[in-house]
Amino acid sequence: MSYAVKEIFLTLQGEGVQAGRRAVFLRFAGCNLWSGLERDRASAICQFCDTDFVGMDGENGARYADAAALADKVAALWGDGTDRRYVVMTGGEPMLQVDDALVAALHRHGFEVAMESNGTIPAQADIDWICISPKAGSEIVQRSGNELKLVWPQAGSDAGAMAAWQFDHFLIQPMDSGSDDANAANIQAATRFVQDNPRWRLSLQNHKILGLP
Ligand SMILES: C[S@@+](CC[C@H](N)C(=O)[O-])C[C@H]1O[C@@H](n2cnc3c(N)ncnc32)[C@H](O)[C@@H]1O
Ligand SMILES: Nc1nc2[nH]cc(C(=O)O)c2c(=O)[nH]1
Ligand code: SF4
Ligand SMILES: [Mg+2]
Repeated sequence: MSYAVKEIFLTLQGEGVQAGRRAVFLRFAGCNLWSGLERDRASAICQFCDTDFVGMDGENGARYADAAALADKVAALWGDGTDRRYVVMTGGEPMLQVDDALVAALHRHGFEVAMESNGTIPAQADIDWICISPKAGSEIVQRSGNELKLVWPQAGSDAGAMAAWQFDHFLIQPMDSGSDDANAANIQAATRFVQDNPRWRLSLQNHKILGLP
């Protein structure tokens, strides 16, 4: 199978329990909860997305012919070292494209394979770190994994029900709404939520503070 890839870059994981870890980010093109076009945002299921995942025009973006070609590119961006190789598959929605062949090819290069998914498509069992970020108004079928990362506040989200799902870590991440005032209110709401609900801990988008991609 071929893969439509928006961009691939080396950075630090900015979010969640693995924040601060050196990682190659593999961003797939396309999502099932938003077209990615601004004119469709208000009518999309997911309306707060902070990411451009349209097309294949980003850094190292392309249509990769097969799993080996894509894994070779990820490995080249990591560089020579073999210690603690880590790749984060994201998007867009990676589960529209991720398959066994790709995960196996990344494993052959020695990578621990992580994924950020909206949870509407069952995840590959052989992925090493599964982060699910539910979106209100979508049906979450992937209710197990390593971390559940809920963007907050999100009207229509039942965090109490989610806390019964099978995840090792439950995270609340303040919504980036673009303006300083809105973001301050979102941070306050998220902080308050975590103070009131000890099952959950706070996830900040460190890469935005650090000026990393
Ligand atoms: C761009 S999404 C791509 C992966 C997948 N489609 C998903 O939604 O999980 C990566 C992560 O960024 C989070 N995210 C997207 N927009 C955000 C925003 N405006 N503020 C905070 N987190 C956001 C998502 O919830 C998800 O955890
Ligand atoms: N540095 C960095 N960390 C991230 N963690 C999740 C991200 C994503 O867009 O999936 C992301 C991202 O875009 N950049
Ligand atoms: S599901 Fe993920 S990639 Fe799709 S629009 Fe929402 S945050 Fe963006
Ligand atoms: Mg991002």
